[in-house]
Amino acid sequence: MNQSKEQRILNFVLQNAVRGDPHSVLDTIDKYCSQKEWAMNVGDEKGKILDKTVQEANPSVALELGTYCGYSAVRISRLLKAGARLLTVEFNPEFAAIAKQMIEFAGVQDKVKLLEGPSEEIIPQLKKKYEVDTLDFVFLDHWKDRYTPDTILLQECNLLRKGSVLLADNIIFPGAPDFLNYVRKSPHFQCTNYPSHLEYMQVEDAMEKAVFLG
Ligand SMILES: O=C(NCCCCc1cc2ccncc2s1)c1cc(-c2ccc(F)cc2)cc(O)c1O
Ligand SMILES: [Mg+2]
Repeated sequence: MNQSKEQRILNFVLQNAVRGDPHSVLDTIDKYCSQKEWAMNVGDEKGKILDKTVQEANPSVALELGTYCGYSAVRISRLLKAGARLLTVEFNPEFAAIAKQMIEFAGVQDKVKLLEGPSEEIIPQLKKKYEVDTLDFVFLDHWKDRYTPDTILLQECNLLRKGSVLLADNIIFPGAPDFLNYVRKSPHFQCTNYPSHLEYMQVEDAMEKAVFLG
């Protein structure tokens, strides 16, 4: 049975990156996906926006929706302070298996908890099952038509507090128009747009930061 693209990305990292070095894992994934096979990692250009937003938020508890191969989980967790943790949610079991190995190879497994399943099932479990009080930072990078319902669900589950930072990928491409409408029209969010480009391409894209006002 021939390998998946995600398995080829992981193998390239295992053979070319430095075990325990998150930066080398990120660089190696970006090298493979820009030169050999495109893949939907957030990439280095939008990754730099993600870095700045995470550093500004300096979260104790962060949530990522859409793990894929683990690129942004490695990117986020490498910046977390001692004792801080990232919960990352992936729906696709093959992707989750790849991401688990990627996270372990990068050496960030102690900071990252990978949760397998649909976001709408996992979000309501975060308080009781995963001992979350409130989330300091949320990275939305899963199904684009889930950004809005899951943002509403996070509020309904009392998982956001005054100052919680949401950062959403792919605002332009593939696009999340209803999310953009929702957060920009809501009096409960203060929004900032960050123009960028689709990972590894010259196609326009953007990220949107939405800070919860309570
Ligand atoms: O779909 C994208 N990302 C979500 C994958 C869906 C994985 C899920 C995770 C999860 C967790 C919990 N519940 C439910 C779900 S569903 C995505 C797609 C493109 C793209 C860009 C140009 C193209 F030509 C083709 C694709 C670029 C990107 O940066 C993306 O993030
Ligand atoms: Mg994305």
